[in-house]
Amino acid sequence: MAEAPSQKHFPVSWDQFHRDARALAWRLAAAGPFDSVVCVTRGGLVPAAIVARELNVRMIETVCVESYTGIGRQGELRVLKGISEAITSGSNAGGQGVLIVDDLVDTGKTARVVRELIPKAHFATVYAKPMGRPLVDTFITEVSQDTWIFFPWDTGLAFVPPIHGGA
Ligand SMILES: O=P(O)(O)OC[C@H]1O[C@H](OP(=O)(O)OP(=O)(O)O)[C@H](O)[C@@H]1O
Ligand code: HPA
Ligand SMILES: [Mg+2]
Repeated sequence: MAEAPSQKHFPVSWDQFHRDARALAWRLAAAGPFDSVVCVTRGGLVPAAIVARELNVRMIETVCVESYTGIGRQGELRVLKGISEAITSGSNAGGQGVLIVDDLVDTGKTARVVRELIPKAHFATVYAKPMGRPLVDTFITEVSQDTWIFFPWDTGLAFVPPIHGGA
């Protein structure tokens, strides 16, 4: 995907994100139990911390993926670090009993690649867009495909011009 036509903005505050990640944990509590959490860096690190705390999961792994280079600009997807065999060995073979957490699914490209690494794992995101939704087992809020979600770690307080256009 070269340049995505993201016309709508969906800003999320820390407070809102915490509430939504906790709502995800409530939903996942019914889908578990999970032996470990694999977070998709970097965006998955924040919800993974919240979910792991709520579900009392202490075994945390990362899968490091690079994909987007700016708002709506998706480049070549690269897996910089895979998943340790310690997470998928024995009764967890194939990802059984493993929970993958990411902040959102958009086109589904990242989720597809991570799922291939551990196909039996449960994939959870806080937000989902229609194209990626079929790849996620559990999510909380769906936004339209032409919406760009602005996360609190990517934003700060700034002046907003009034609707009437003047100063
Ligand atoms: O469904 P997709 O179209 O693949 O997009 C979703 C992925 O894109 C974002 O990560 P990004 O590549 O921006 O890296 P980051 O998590 O380090 O910000 C987001 O955190 C998801 O991992
Ligand atoms: O809507 C989004 N917001 C932030 N990062 C993203 N990466 C893919 N889609 C998005
Ligand atoms: Mg990401």
